[in-house]
Amino acid sequence: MEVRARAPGKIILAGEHAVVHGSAAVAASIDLYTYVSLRFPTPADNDETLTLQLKDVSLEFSWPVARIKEAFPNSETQIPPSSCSLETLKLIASLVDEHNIPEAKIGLAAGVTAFLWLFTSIHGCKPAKAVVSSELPLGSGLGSSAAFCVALSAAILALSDSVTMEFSHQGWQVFGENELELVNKWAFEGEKIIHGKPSGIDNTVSTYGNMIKFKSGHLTRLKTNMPLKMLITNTKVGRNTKALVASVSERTLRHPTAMASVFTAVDSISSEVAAIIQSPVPDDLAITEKEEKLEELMEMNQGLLQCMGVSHASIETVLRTTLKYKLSSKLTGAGGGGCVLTLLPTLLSGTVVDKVIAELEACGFQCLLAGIGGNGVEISFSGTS
Ligand SMILES: Nc1ncnc2c1ncn2[C@@H]1O[C@H](COP(=O)(O)OP(=O)(O)OP(=O)(O)O)[C@@H](O)[C@H]1O
Ligand SMILES: C[C@@](O)(CCO)CC(=O)[O-]
Ligand SMILES: [Mg+2]
Repeated sequence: MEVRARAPGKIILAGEHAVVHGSAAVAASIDLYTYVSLRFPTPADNDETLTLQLKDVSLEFSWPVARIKEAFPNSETQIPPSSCSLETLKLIASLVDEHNIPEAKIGLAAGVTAFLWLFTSIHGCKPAKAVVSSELPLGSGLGSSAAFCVALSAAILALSDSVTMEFSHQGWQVFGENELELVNKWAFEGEKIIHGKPSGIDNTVSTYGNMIKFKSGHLTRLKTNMPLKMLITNTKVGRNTKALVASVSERTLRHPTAMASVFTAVDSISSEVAAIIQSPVPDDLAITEKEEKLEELMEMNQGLLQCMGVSHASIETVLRTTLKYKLSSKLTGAGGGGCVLTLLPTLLSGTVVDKVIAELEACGFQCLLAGIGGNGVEISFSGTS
């Protein structure tokens, strides 16, 4: 039997980085997904390897199960989800190192390590093949690492004894609440391996979908009927969330009082954004007023992200370009390059949108319009057991 899982990427409307330090943040899923298919070989396949194929980067990793057992003798299935110890991390890293990942793609090693930890923790040392592909740009602020961990956890759990719910064998299906909680916990453990110190917002919004407020590990699902259209501009400047999160923590150590004020300001901005998004929208005038407030809050949040040191020349170019059209923007995700959000007001003409996209693309950026607030992780079965 083969299971497929798909998990969405996300945008952060307010609160990135500050959320790692206890402030509130608001995030929404987007309709771009990471897909994982997982199958166990049949006896006829005579396959004794654990394989991970990463289609987006054209790489395949394969280990004989005996080699994993040898490198990692104390591996045991972990119930409930638990963190990967430093010692185990080193053992897994030695298995990943055997594959000599090209220097330019070395950021992938953490993702491969996360896969090995999630798979062996849930299934032990067993032959299987996982194939990953994504519609998300990797390492660009749209939560590719979280979607990777959520889709992997969902696929791995779906074929395990930890999930006992009955699934029909047709189309994409959602897990029950208990299963979602388990997927989210495991995905968070994977994110820890990739990010170092994640807040948990990215895996949580990828698991549950829709729009969420997140503070100190606590999730509030937001209900909204406000139409929200965002232009996403990928500056295509590569960066690494782990390093950016660490740089904000270092600045916080150097200037604890000033940074505490920055984080408090972000907390208020996120709470206001959540309140605006959730309040009823009786008419077009009310929508315009709300959009104007959101625009101002996005600009304030961007200013505070600059204070944290995570903006970038490419992000500033996007801000200046959109401002020419009186549009407000902020970086989304970890910053340092990556993606920028621009609010597109409901009454904005299509001609202006086309012009701003043309100008941004002329700078070498890539623009996309994604649907906001759809389903979280889903799974689908094919084949016979
Ligand atoms: N489809 C994929 N295939 C292989 N590895 C992936 C994939 N998606 C994510 N990864 C892993 O996640 C890493 C990128 O994660 P990172 O957190 O730096 O960026 P992001 O999640 O896209 O942005 P942000 O955390 O700001 O939302 C990659 O280097 C790789 O290890
Ligand atoms: C930068 C950050 O706040 C969001 C990355 O999408 C990190 C995190 O919350 O884990
Ligand atoms: Mg990430």
